[in-house]
Amino acid sequence: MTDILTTATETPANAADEGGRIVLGPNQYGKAEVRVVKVTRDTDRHEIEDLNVTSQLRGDFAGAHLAGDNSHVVATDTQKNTIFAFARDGVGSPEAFLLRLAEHFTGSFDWVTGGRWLAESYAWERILAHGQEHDHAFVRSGQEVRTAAVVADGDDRHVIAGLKDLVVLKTTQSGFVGYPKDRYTTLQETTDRILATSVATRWRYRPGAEPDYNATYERVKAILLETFTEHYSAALQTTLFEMGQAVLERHPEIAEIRFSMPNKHHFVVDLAPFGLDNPNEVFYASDRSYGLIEATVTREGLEPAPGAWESVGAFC
Ligand SMILES: O=c1[nH]c(=O)c2[nH]c(=O)[nH]c2[nH]1
Repeated sequence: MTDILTTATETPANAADEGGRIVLGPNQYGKAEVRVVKVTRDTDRHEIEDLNVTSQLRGDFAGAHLAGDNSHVVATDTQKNTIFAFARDGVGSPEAFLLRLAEHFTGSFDWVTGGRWLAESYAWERILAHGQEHDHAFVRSGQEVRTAAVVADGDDRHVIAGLKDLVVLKTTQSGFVGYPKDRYTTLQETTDRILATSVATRWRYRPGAEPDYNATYERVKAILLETFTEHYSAALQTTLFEMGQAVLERHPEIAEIRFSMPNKHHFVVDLAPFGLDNPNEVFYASDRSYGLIEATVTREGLEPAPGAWESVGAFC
């Protein structure tokens, strides 16, 4: 297996310097955030796919960094154009679209040994006009932003799907007790609080898995939401693990799943100064500071894939 990023390359000019030689380290480059909207209009009932795509190539780009030689540099402008050209054939799923881009760039240029392709996708739903779903007018929907990442490294392909900004809240069936108390602890124990978070998650498909990416996405999202509603939550940590466990139990094609979940605190407001009680009915929704709970839910003995995760950050 090759390194995920291009390995260090010496600059001949610096090779004889005393002390540590200055060399080119890992690198990648490409076009970020290409906003591409594809409308399928074979019939009067149009379909829309709305993506934000990033393409970055890895391979032998030492010439450009060290000698001003651009002969290996597939222009970022060309990468952007390729994204639009490929969209002409439809997107299908963000994961499949990114895999097509990965095959194209690694297959077309000998020195491109891999890369990283990312997508966010934004959902639209038909406007309900006069009780009918409109054929070509849409309203932005989606409680969340769908994410996808493909990493190519030689012949290896890593596919990571995910979502972010999925804000959920339950008004009871959550508490937090039993934590250590020291001289700085002021938090009161509670067995009845609001639990709210904004779920960011990414799940990695097993190498070689060829799932229906769109259908699996919808199922995973449904499992995450359902599991959030179930059980008394002893901590956001517990709920996070249960959500991941439920996904892995029902989806063998998913190797592991990671989460980043802020604890969106809701504090009970003291209404006593106004002569009022407050039996968990009026809250102050604090936007910061917030607890930040992050974890991987994985399978015992699973072969780790650090190169896949490095490309999307430690958690989400
Ligand atoms: O679910 C929680 N987990 C914590 O780690 C924590 N810490 C805290 O102050 N409140 C909470 N709630």
